[in-house]
Amino acid sequence: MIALSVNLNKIALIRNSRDTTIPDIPQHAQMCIDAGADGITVHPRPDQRHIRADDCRDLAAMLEVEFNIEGNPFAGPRASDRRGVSDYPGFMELVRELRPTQCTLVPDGDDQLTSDHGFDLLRQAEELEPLLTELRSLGVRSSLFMDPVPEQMAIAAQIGADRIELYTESFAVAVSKGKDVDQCYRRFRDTAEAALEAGLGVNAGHDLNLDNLPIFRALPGLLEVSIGHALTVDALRIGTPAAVQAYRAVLAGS
Ligand SMILES: CC(=O)[C@@H](O)[C@H](O)COP(=O)(O)O
Ligand SMILES: NCC(=O)COP(=O)(O)O
Repeated sequence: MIALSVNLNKIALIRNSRDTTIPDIPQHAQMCIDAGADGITVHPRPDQRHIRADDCRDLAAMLEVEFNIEGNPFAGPRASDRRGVSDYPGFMELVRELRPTQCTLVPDGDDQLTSDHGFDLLRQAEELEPLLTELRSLGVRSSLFMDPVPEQMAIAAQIGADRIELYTESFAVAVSKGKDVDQCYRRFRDTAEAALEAGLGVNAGHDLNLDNLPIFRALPGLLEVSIGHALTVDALRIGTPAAVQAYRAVLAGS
């Protein structure tokens, strides 16, 4: 069964719009888990626009399901600009402190609107390898955020990644436009097959939703999808438990 990891970034975005503690992030995580989520994903960015370092600490203390922390491994410390909110300690510093189940490295700039590309291992393999080695020594499963490029899967394995996370925005766009869906899916399928051949696990995420997931879930060897934005929007319409159950039902093939 493909694991569903619910990303809580957008819940934190609502919370941060006031000096408040609601929605309570750990309580929302537990509601998702009670509804069937297999894991929780967060993406603490240096500006702490949504998920904060303190949220990651609170989640690490209570989660009994897989905890996936995503982010730019080269993001350094940044002072908080909000009263009562801890500073951002740096991405790898936070991962060292919390040792989540999984750490997904993402090549985001500090001020990007959202994640919008994967690593280019032809340029970045050398700087990533020691981080992957360190994650392994910490007992943290590593995953590299990657575009659907089959040729780079062997490099990901060679430098020590446990998994890759396929960046799926291009597939979401193809489905939403009804254009080149088969061609786009084939590129993801070829990349997944290359990853499996290299001994990597295959995760996927970004802009997956109830329209495109019924197609994407057929990907060979898919282990986990992390979904936040669309699931949160669906929850505004049908409620969080029903939204989680809807995604679970798609992944179960029903
Ligand atoms: C890496 C990725 O595609 C998402 O996990 C990311 O968390 C999206 O970040 P925002 O929620 O800040 O758009
Ligand atoms: N890694 C993808 C993720 O965690 C959530 O992405 P999205 O569903 O918010 O686009």
